[in-house]
Amino acid sequence: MMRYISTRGAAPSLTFGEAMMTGLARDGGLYVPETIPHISPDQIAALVGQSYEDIAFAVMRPYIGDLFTDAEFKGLIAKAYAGFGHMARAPLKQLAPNHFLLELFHGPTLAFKDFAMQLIGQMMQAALAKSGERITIVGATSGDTGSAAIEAFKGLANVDVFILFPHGRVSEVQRRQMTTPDAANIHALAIDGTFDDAQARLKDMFNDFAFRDGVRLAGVNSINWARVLAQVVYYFSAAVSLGAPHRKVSFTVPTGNFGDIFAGYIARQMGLPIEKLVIATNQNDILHRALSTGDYRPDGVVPSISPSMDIQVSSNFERALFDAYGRDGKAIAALMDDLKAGAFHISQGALETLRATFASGRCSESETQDTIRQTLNDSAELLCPHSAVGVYVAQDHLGATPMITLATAHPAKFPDAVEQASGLRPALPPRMADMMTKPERVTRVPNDLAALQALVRERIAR
Ligand SMILES: Cc1ncc(COP(=O)(O)O)c(C=O)c1O
Ligand SMILES: N[C@@H](CCOP(=O)(O)O)C(=O)O
Repeated sequence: MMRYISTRGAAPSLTFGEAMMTGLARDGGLYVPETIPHISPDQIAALVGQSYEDIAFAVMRPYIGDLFTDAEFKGLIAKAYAGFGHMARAPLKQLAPNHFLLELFHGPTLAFKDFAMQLIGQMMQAALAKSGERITIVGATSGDTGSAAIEAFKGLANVDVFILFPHGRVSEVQRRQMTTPDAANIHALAIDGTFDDAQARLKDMFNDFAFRDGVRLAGVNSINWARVLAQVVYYFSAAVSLGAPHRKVSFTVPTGNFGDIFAGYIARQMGLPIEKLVIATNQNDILHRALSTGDYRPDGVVPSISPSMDIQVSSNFERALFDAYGRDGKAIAALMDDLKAGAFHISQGALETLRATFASGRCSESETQDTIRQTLNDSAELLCPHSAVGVYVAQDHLGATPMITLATAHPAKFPDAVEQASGLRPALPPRMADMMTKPERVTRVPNDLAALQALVRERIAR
């Protein structure tokens, strides 16, 4: 049965169910599968014409061990995607002769996060129903993970959800998605700091074992392997609809915390014929700089019009480094120690390994705006700023292989930026219209571990 090991090599290996409920490994690392299951070309060919749900079952089944029976798992997948506003779940649109857009924003909160979060919500509820446990979820968000988590877990009796978002650095729609739900188990916390601060405090909470065990802490960020796994599926659904396994495809992925593109890497490792995975960054371009120079050096987050990607400490890059360093946990632990002191340098061998799979590019603020305008003119497609970063960077990597750019959020989540670029103000779906006038519930919190822990303890004791 599949086991999960830590990228830092010093935590116990776990089953899928344990890894899903555990979050961060106890050595500070991230869980990854001990081996990556292979899907043969014949098995990929058999996915052609299947529903998104059937592809999801085929792709994820080898990873989940005996946590659920096949019938249970199929049922959870069906429930997870039933609320999506598009029959195809992740439809493909053609932008240019060899350039396609994978629309990942038809879920309940209008961003790609729903693909994983809706499924994790179902899986965690089913696992908790079996174990009878109660958990505390703490999440860090630059805007989209938080709303997706709140949507997936609101109102549940055995789960408290605390979401840390950077005060003043998310769009109004994103903020209201997190602050207007009135379920008592939801706690929106606006932290004085950046997303990187929020994610660092979250990892601090996991690394404080007394706190972690005391509140039964669980994570729904891409720290959690189950998040990454659910995102592998749409790489398969998109590639088979463009001719895989007989034709290769490439993907460009707007990137911040490296979770989404790492899911593409897993699809490639499983055998999906992916030529290149292109990392598209906004002006917070640490991943583009790291791949270009080998130097991974956070230099402070600069707010942008694609705020969900305003990240400089990209959590899942650790998972890619783990493979690039031949799965040497000690080497990764040493790099992460260097990072605490300011920066790390990627060895030449590891850099070459990464460059064999990944390419990268950067998109400035004005290039993002121009791309929104230009894509509307050329293809009648209104992009969100994150998707525009992807489309801009993809244009430098177009060739004979079909390119699929991930459209990660609906433009209506960022109406001001989109209107400024295009002159069009995208409307929220009618089901969300009242959100902009509902009262907000939010607590302003300092960037301070002890204060955050005290708040969590006090709220769950109520
Ligand atoms: C809309 C949007 N696009 C892109 C990203 C970047 O994805 P990742 O952090 O998985 O690299 C995010 C945040 O995760 C996002 O919310
Ligand atoms: N962009 C994300 C940042 C958190 O990423 P995650 O994939 O680790 O949850 C967000 O919208 O919150």
